[in-house]
Amino acid sequence: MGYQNEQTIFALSTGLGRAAIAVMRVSGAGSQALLARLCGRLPAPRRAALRRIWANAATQDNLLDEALVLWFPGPNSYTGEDGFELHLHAGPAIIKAVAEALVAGGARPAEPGEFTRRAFTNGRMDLVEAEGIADLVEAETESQRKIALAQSDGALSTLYQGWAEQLKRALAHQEALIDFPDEDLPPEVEQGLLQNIQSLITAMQAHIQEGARGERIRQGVVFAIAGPPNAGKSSLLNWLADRDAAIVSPIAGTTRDAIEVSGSLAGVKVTFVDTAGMRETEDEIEAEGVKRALFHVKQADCVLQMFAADHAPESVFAGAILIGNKTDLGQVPATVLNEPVMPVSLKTGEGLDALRAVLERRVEALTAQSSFGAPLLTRARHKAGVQEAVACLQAALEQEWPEMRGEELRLAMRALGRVTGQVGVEDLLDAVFGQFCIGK
Ligand SMILES: Nc1nc2c(ncn2[C@@H]2O[C@H](COP(=O)(O)OP(=O)(O)OP(=O)(O)O)[C@@H](O)[C@H]2O)c(=O)[nH]1
Ligand SMILES: [K+]
Ligand SMILES: [Mg+2]
Repeated sequence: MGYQNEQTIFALSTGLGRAAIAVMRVSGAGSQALLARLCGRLPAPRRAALRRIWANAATQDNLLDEALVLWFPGPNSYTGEDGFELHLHAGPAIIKAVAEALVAGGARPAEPGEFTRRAFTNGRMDLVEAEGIADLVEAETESQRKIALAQSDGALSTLYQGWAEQLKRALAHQEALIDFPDEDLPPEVEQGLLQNIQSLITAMQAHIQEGARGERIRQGVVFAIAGPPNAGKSSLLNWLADRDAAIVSPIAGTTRDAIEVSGSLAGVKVTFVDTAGMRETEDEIEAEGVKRALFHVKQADCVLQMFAADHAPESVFAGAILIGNKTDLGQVPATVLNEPVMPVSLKTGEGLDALRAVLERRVEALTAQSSFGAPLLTRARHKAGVQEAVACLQAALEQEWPEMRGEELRLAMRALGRVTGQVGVEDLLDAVFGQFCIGK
């Protein structure tokens, strides 16, 4: 049975701004009475019906709108509680008047993510699925949409629950070893147990390693554009952004603050960071810019290392894509320190299509799904939980005492349980659901 929160909440679930329809969403114990108060007779569950919406239908006082009404009795609703939706005409005055009628009927405005939080509380989804829904609402690119949909649909949760199941079985074996220490349990039992723990560790470590790809898909692949002053870094940023995002000038040291532009490449969200030209400088502000440039080079998933024509760099950043600019002014070397160079001219456009293709391939390589197609972790929170589980399992393998090993297995289960929200997550919930938009 669904648990009904005494506080009935409401929120506009569609965006503000000009639109034809606005969906007002309501959930909580008072939903049925509130819907009756606004429109009189309730429609059949989950069937859209056209109704007049009144401030108070009983007295037919103050007609607010005529709207499609959907009645969702719990527990088979999004939140697990009784709830309803009003598909209103989207005029701001209508929305305001209906909100006032809802408050007069005893409801209150929802907090960000409160509907989904109630769905979690009622066991309609676990924490990982709830995060998937938050990501789905935010998704801007194809790859973000796909990874969020798989996660909200339970693919990642199934993986974590499967591990928790295996740990439970390992724990049962462990307890058998404790309960019957001197009995004739064949030695294979203990060996099998240790092997199971080891293979779980291997699977979890692979998941953590692969996880960088999932985090990149969710947050975007970050390219830092770096190189000496006047290489044409800001010119490149503007071409990638297709607008004048950064100031371009013949004065060396033009760019100081890092300038970020986001877009999509190969269906993946990408962010390009233009940085200050790197050189020794007496200018305090420029020096700060150079410091920031180095920071972004370190943080980036890939560095676009630029230089102008024959000013080839003396060192190459690890994994960087080398770009030799200004081919209109002179020859660009084919390689620098054995690394291939992309020859381009931001002025004439030469080589830019080829450069875009190289960037797309790099994005694909940085986000490609694992060969075995397992769901990817998408958040530092998941990573921390799985890392903790791995640490406990490694400790379990090192324990001589069976009782101590059992305790480590239990701690590993707990760590996974915190990821999916099965155990002790009260302290986490505000952080998780606070990231949602209101009305979800
Ligand atoms: N001839 C020629 N000039 C270019 C080319 N690309 C950029 N420039 C010019 O080079 C100068 C410097 O370009 P920027 O894009 O400001 O260079 P930057 O690397 O951002 O420079 P800083 O911000 O000072 O580090 C500008 O005058 C550009 O117009 C090119 O391919 N050919
Ligand atoms: K410049
Ligand atoms: Mg610049």
